[in-house]
Amino acid sequence: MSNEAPVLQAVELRKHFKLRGVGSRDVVHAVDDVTFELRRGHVLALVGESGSGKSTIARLLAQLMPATGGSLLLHGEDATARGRRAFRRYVGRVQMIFQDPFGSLNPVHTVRYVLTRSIRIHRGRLRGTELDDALVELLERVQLHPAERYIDKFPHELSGGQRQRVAIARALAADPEVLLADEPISMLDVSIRLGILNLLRDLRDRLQIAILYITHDIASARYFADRTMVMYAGRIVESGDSESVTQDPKHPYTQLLVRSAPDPDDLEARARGARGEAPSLVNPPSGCRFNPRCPFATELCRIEVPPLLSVGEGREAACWSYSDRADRPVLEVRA
Ligand SMILES: Nc1ncnc2c1ncn2[C@@H]1O[C@H](COP(=O)(O)OP(=O)(O)OP(=O)(O)O)[C@@H](O)[C@H]1O
Repeated sequence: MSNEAPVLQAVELRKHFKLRGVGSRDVVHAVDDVTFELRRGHVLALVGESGSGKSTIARLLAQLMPATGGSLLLHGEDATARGRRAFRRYVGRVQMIFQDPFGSLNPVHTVRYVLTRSIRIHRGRLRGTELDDALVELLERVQLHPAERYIDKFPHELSGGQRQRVAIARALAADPEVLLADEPISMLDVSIRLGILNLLRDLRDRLQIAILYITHDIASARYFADRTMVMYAGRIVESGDSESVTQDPKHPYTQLLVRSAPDPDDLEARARGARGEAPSLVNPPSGCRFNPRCPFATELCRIEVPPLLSVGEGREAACWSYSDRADRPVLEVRA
């Protein structure tokens, strides 16, 4: 792992949504006590099934909504933006890429308009050749060249992959230190997904951007991310270097995720997964939230929340089996 200081840190982040309705006191525990850090030139994958809280984490990190608890640190300092100017400064450093390149680009604006607007917001009023050079540079950086072929196109004249590249270029116009990529390839054709991941990897290497890569697909995390963090029902259950987490998973939930990735080419089947029901986050199970689905769960797992325990160098898993408690569960080794 790199010794570089973290760029962005989430510390005990929490988000509870109050459910509306007359007299409703129900609260969705979408994110609970989530701590991690993003480093320069590194990709961190956040993996979990639908509804586990991944997008909520991205939106909290982008400060698109306030957290219920915990803090965000940018270069070690509290980053909570109070007021519009502070938010704009923050957005200049932490940019987000969304899942849907169709929805995230306004259909009435050309590529030139979209990128010029972002350049002007984040870099000031460039004009003439200076602006033209910046536009060409951005398009080339996302491998849309020659730039003239794309610059005056509308979104509907571009393919999904090209649109996602424009969305990435728009984010790069801010010269960000952090990219939050929320399922950036899941709506794209399987044949072009790798191209987008390779582009993001190139940005990591050449621009040293810190990337949070959110995905339900643990195999793509292995391919693309330096470190992988697995989320279940609003909590982090395992983290470590991607190779170890995917090849030698320690938490029973990660083991299930890895096992239920049958065909490496069939991303859709994996997205659907045959993994049983995720629990309600309105009344999450007590103790370990995975206990109702865990074949090894004991009384301890049903009562007490397991902390993240060390399970090897730079690795952690939130499973009582790795504790020294006498009443801990024992994980069977499967062939
Ligand atoms: N604005 C909201 N109000 C109430 N509940 C919400 C809101 N946003 C998200 N949730 C709930 O929080 C939980 C986590 O949702 P989130 O979208 O973060 O999960 P996810 O892992 O990103 O799933 P997906 O991959 O389907 O987007 C879900 O139970 C969801 O229904």
